[in-house]
Amino acid sequence: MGRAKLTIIPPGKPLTGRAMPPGSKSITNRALLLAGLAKGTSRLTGALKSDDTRYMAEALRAMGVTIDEPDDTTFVVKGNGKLLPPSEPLFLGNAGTATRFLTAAAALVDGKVVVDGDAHMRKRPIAPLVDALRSLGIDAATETGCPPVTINGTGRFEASRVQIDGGLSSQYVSALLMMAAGGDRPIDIELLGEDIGALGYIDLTTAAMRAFGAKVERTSPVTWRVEPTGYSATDFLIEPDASAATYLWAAEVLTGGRIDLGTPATAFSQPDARAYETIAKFPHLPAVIDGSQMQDAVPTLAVLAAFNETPVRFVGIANLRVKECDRVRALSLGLSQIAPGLGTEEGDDLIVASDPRLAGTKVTANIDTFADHRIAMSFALAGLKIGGVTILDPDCVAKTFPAYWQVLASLGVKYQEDAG
Ligand SMILES: O=C(O)C1=C[C@@H](OP(=O)(O)O)[C@@H](O)[C@H](O)C1
Ligand SMILES: C=C(OP(=O)(O)O)C(=O)O
Repeated sequence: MGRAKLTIIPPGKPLTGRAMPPGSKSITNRALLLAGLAKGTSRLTGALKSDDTRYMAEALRAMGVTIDEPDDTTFVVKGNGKLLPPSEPLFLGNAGTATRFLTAAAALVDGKVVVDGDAHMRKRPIAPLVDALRSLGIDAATETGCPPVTINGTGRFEASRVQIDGGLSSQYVSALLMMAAGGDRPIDIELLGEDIGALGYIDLTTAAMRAFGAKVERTSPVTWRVEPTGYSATDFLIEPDASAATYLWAAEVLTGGRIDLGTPATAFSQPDARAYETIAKFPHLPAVIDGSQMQDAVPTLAVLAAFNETPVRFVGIANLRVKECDRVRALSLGLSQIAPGLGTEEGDDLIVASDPRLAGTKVTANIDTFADHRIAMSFALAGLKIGGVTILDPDCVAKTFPAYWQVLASLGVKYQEDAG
């Protein structure tokens, strides 16, 4: 059981020091899967160890992959070149990457796989991915359009082209891409619809696939061809998590401090790294911020925007409503706890009223995190400037950044803990 709440005591001074974000969740879960599909031993270093990556590793172990963990940031993965049917449903908590990636990878298993998650995951849509698998002739079914999903795979496909709408989640596209290299023929994967959340995540996927020996080519702006090469075991270095970095970048500008992350913003290949440029403009953030290509950074930017000189409207964030929680709602509710009207919704846009005079005040704000790590981590930033910001269920940060509270503490942040 985690703690009930944590109140942040504003440090009243610039945050200065060295603080490294953990390994990238997105890259760790891609690498774990690809190493698990390969034959041979892969050493993944710089990896994230958190709820999301533990769920992925446990699921792979349940499918016959041997995974050793010699230290806090390394996985040594021994794959057989084939995943075996697990004896029980795969329980993946609220890990979107693990759930989506394994739903598609299950098509490569000879036998039945049930992919399931917690109550939150059971509300996150997966029907577009299940429909795409069915169009390849794979026996896959969901009763609710969300997990659980039952897949009876054979490793063989009946078509060589699949269409997928990535509007709700780019993870569907990544899932199909990674699965396709393990199939029995070249597959063309075509995007349907206009929007895709963060195309950068697709680039992350194809880069990881190539590192594990796959042949994947972008044949048009909306089509990828994947050859049936399978994967080769390899040693793979995982970069730090760019979404986790956004909290440290924001803490730096909010407090006027200097935090050395050990990695320059330009060195990240993940989409959220582009948030750095925006954060660096604080307290003169743009009037409109398009969050579509840096979605997981939006909670960070929205809380930062509360202290901006002028109001900020966030657009392109409709699919934040189907993340760990409805993040547009959670942000407007949390901001309004700090000051009535500070955050409002207009359709799927979030408008942050902004008031630099909030800094130095004291409020009574109990922030409902809805068990969402990013809501907890972003509202902690408000607590650096305002007294009385209390984060409910603070240990939900374990999803992607288990050491978050200790990392802030190492920079001089203090808390008032209360189990009640
Ligand atoms: O592919 C990935 O690693 C991710 C893609 C994004 O999700 P969607 O594609 O569901 O928008 C992002 O929000 C998530 O944290 C990680
Ligand atoms: C949306 C997120 O996670 P996922 O979809 O991987 O559960 C996130 O980490 O912000």
